[in-house]
Amino acid sequence: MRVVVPFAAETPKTRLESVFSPDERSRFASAMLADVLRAIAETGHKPTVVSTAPLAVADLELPEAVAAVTSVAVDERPLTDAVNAWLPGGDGAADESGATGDPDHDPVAVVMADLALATPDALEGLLTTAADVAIAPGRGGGTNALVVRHPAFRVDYHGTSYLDHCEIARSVGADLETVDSFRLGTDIDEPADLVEVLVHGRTSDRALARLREFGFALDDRDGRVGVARETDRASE
Ligand SMILES: Nc1nc2c(ncn2[C@@H]2O[C@H](COP(=O)(O)OP(=O)(O)OP(=O)(O)O)[C@@H](O)[C@H]2O)c(=O)[nH]1
Ligand SMILES: C[C@H](OP(=O)(O)O)C(=O)O
Repeated sequence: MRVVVPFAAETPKTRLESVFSPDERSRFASAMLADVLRAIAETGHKPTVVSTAPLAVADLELPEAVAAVTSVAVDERPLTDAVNAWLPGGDGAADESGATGDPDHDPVAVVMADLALATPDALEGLLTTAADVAIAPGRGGGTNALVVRHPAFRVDYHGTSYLDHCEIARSVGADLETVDSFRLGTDIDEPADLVEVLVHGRTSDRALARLREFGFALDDRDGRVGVARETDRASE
């Protein structure tokens, strides 16, 4: 099964701009991407990053075994169009190895690059489903990861895309399974989501290492848990 990882390389994670500089946002987004690619590779699958701009795999500093199975395809189209090209029955897209999206209607998984808590076990729970369409929803109604085995199913991201995808599956006669997973359901969009990385990140995770390097730590001084930077705490 091909595993596609969409990645907005140029202006990643704009909703985190209140807490990160542009350079930090880019480095944090790349760290989450690296963690997701490693988790996918550890399930035995080969990830294809579908990036809005050229991306050198070497720059991601992946473990050698992960880099060896990772490929990149550049597609400047909006997310929905870029992903649909790779789905079973899609119009195809080529990565740098010349592989295309799906001539044989093989199943395709789509895993977002901001699933900082994704682990091989959590991904296995999605990738081993048998339904025509299996979805791991994100909090807030999004679609964090999905597997498509049905040739007529197409994605339509943004807004409450989980509900939209349930309706699209119904309309094409595809049976659907919803995968209940805290780790796949946690996408890192807003500053408050950084709490999840600091609480549940594993010591080997790049995203956790980046946050710590940038000086972020949990902050529960007012009884609620948030994040704060060393510089903020020092100035108070
Ligand atoms: N290929 C591709 N990937 C995208 C695009 N927009 C978002 N992504 C990726 O899709 C996933 C979900 O993205 P979002 O959380 O909706 O948006 P984001 O760009 O990461 O963050 P914001 O700028 O804060 O909305 C992430 O892996 C993004 O890198 C796009 O236009 N093309
Ligand atoms: C791409 C979008 O992601 P969100 O903005 O909900 O994180 C979605 O899941 O439809």
